[in-house]
Amino acid sequence: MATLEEMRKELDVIDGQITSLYEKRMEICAEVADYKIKNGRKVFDRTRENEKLAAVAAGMSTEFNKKGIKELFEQIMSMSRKLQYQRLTDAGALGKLPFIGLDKLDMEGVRVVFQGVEGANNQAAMEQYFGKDVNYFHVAAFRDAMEAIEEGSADYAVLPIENSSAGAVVQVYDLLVEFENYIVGETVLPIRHMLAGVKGTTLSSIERVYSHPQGLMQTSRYLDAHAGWQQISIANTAVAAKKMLEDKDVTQAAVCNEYAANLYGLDILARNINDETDNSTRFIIVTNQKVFLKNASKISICFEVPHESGSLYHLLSHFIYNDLNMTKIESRPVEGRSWEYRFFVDFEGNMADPAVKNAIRGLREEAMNLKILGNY
Ligand SMILES: C=C(O[C@@H]1C=C(C(=O)O)C=C[C@H]1O)C(=O)O
Repeated sequence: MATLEEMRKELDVIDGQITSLYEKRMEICAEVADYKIKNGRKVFDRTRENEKLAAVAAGMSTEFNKKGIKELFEQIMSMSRKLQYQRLTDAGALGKLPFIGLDKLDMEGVRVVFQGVEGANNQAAMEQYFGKDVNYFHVAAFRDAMEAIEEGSADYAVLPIENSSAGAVVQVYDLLVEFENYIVGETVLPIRHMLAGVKGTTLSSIERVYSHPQGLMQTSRYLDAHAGWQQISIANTAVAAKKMLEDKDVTQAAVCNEYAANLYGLDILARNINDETDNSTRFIIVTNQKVFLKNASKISICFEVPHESGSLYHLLSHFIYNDLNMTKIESRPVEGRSWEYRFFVDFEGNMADPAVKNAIRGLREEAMNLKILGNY
C-alpha cells in the first residue's frame, strides 16, 4: 500500500490540474461576460445551469459522487456569475438604479403621519426625527399611514419596525412590500417607562396604577413590589396619562413614557421602572418617492427564494462576495403560498457604490421579486 506521503503527492498533482483548469474556465467565463455585455444578455441562465448539473452528475459512478460534483459545480458556476457581474460593473453596463440621490431630505413645510394617539411613542419618535414644530396628524392603523403617503396627504410616515426585546413589527414589513413607498430614514427611541401622576400624588397616596398591558408587564417587578397598588389595564400608555390629567385623583398613577407625562402635565414619581433597562424601538421614515440620501449607509431589500435546497445560501453569497456587511435578516410567509418565504435583509452600503450595484444586480437576476425598500 502507498504511504500517506505518496498519496498526498498524487493529490497535489490532481489539484494542480484542477486549479489550472479552473483558471482556464474562468477566462472563458470572462469572454462570455464580454459577449453578454455586447448582446445585452442576462448573466444567469438557470436552464443551462440545470443541464450542466445533470450532465456532470450523470458522469459519476456513485450517488455520493453525484451529490458532491453537483455541489462543486454549483459553486463553480456561482463564481463564474460573480466574475461576470464584476465585468458588467467595470464596463458600466449595470445601468442606473431607479432611485434619485438627494443631498438632504425635503423638510420644509412637510406633513407627517403616525399611527396612534397624542403622546404615543410613535409621536415621540416623529418629534425626535422631525423636531417639535412639525406639522402632523395621526391615524388609527399602520395601513392608514401607508395610504396617507401613497395618496400624498402626508409627505412622510413614521412607523415602528423593530423593538429590541419584542422583535419585528411584522405588519409593517408586509406593508412595505404591498405599497410603493420607500424608507428614507430611521430613528431609535429608547422606551423608558415612568410612573406619573397629577401634582400632589406621592408613592404612598397611590391605590391604582393604569397602563397598557405591555406597560404593566414590562414594569411588573417594580409594581409588584408595591403590594397595595391595584394594576388596571387601559387602551394605551398615553391614554393612561391623559386619564390622570382628566381625573385629577392622587390615589391613581399611570405607567407611561416621559413624553406623555410631560404632554399631560404630570409629575414623574419614579423614572425608568422597566424591568429591562435597555428597551428601545427602531422607527422608519417612509415616503412615496424613490429617493435616497447621498450619504446613506444602510440598505433594506426583500426578495423571495425559489423553493430549492441551497437557494438562500447562494443568494446570501452576493453579500459576502461583494464584501457587504449584513446587519439583519427577517423572514415572512409569502401570501397565498404556504411554507414559502420572503426574506428581508438590511446591509451596510450606498446605492451609488459599485459593490452594492453588483450585489443587487446578482440578486435581481437570481432571486424572485427583489424589491429595494430604501437606502438611508
Ligand atoms: C457561463 C455562463 O454564465 C452563467 C454561468 C454558467 C457556467 O459557469 O457554466 C452557466 C450559465 C450561466 O448562468 C453561460 O451563460 O454559459
